[in-house]
Amino acid sequence: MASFEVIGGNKLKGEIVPQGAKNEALQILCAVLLTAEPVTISNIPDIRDVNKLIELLQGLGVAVERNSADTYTFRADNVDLDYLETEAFVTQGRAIRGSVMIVGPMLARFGKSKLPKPGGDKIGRRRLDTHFEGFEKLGAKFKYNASDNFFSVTADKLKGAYMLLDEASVTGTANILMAAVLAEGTTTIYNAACEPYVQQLCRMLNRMGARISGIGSNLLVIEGVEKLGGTEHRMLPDMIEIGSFIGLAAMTGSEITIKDCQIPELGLIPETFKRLGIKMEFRGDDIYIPAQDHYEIDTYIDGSILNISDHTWPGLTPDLLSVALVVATQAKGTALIHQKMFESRLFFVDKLIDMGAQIILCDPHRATVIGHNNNIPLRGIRMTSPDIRAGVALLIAALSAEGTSIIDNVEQIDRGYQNIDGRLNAIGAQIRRI
Ligand SMILES: CC(=O)N[C@H]1[C@@H](OP(=O)(O)OP(=O)(O)OC[C@H]2O[C@@H](n3ccc(=O)[nH]c3=O)[C@H](O)[C@@H]2O)O[C@H](CO)[C@@H](O)[C@@H]1O
Ligand SMILES: C=C(OP(=O)(O)O)C(=O)O
Repeated sequence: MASFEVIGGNKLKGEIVPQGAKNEALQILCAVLLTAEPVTISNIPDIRDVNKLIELLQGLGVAVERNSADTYTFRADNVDLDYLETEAFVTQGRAIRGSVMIVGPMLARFGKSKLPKPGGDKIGRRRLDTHFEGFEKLGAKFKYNASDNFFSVTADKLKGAYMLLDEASVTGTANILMAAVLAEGTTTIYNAACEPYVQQLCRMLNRMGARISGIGSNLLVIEGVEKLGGTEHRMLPDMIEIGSFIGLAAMTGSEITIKDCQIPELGLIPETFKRLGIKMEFRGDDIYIPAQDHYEIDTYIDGSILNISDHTWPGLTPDLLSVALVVATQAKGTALIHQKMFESRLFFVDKLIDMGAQIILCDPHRATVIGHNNNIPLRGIRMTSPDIRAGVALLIAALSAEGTSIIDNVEQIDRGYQNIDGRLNAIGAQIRRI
């Protein structure tokens, strides 16, 4: 297990370019299974989860050609269904959450698929019912084997259907969509997730010949087609990384420009950090954050305490609440952070409390943060990164802290942040991988 040694207290200065989006990449890469023709994808982040998914695709027989550092061409013209029965597949499927999205395309194109319980963050219950109920609505037969945690689906021919999802699951919507594009007839998915990454997937599938309408809404209508062709696709910048950099700038009092953010796709993210008191300017498509010694949390019109909570898109993504929470620890004022979706994502506040932050964990979903107004710095400690976003939040805390911190288990951070130590060191951070 690798660790970061972080010497805190440095102000950073400069420009940083966000990587391609991890959670978009996981959807888009699975979609290459839908056609035998070449699909070229650019702005692919070089991160653990994405590289593991590419290895899994290679195992399935997809030809993968790396054209440049961030651009690959995939050709799924010789998919090996027997690979689903191998130990290597089990290991790869269990390693990442995104592996679940091979099921929809495989089912649609080859009439069968299976998957061990996928990996990803341990942040509470992460059920997959929505995915498999969707496939069943399309006519698939579903089996779950509790002894080895294997999900399997089979279908002679998928048939379009109406479905109202029991939750607007992001990976669930992507998975069902990728099955429905090759089903016979019309599929309607209501209560669909509609975040930018799902929209990107829809647009890519349409370029491949699919007929999806309602893109960007929670009502997707898909007219099935017989076959899809190749295309080219470019990934959006990673909005969670952009939010993390905004938080980093505030916590370290740094002047940072985040380049090429595709600001219209960021939804409530900039506004949320502004409400925490962070000043920023949109300069073209860049976000400029000036150095700020103090920032003050907004209150509501009636003076009551600000509540930052997650919601399905276009609400605030749950993946940025850990960063918002850290930012609040040095703000002037108080905020309630309410993580509605996942029940085990706030426990990392123990480490922040050890560093000197004033936080009351009210219950697994809610934490009240009373900011220090930058009068008392956090202090460096040794800690472990429990999940990807808590990991990055702890890294931000360590960079702002007085003294040295050690963060263990940084593989969690490497899952989703490309060369984060190198990129932050380039603008003045002191992070050493040990
Ligand atoms: C690989 C990937 O893309 N991962 C993202 C994806 O995970 P993932 O697609 O696994 O998450 P889901 O959208 O399925 O939702 C996760 C959990 O949130 C709860 N839930 C979900 C929808 C809802 O309307 N109400 C509700 O309570 C459910 O308990 C569900 O199990 O979306 C999550 C929610 O944005 C993000 O945190 C993950 O980073
Ligand atoms: C929870 C996350 O990832 P995963 O779904 O891959 O665990 C995340 O990206 O914040």
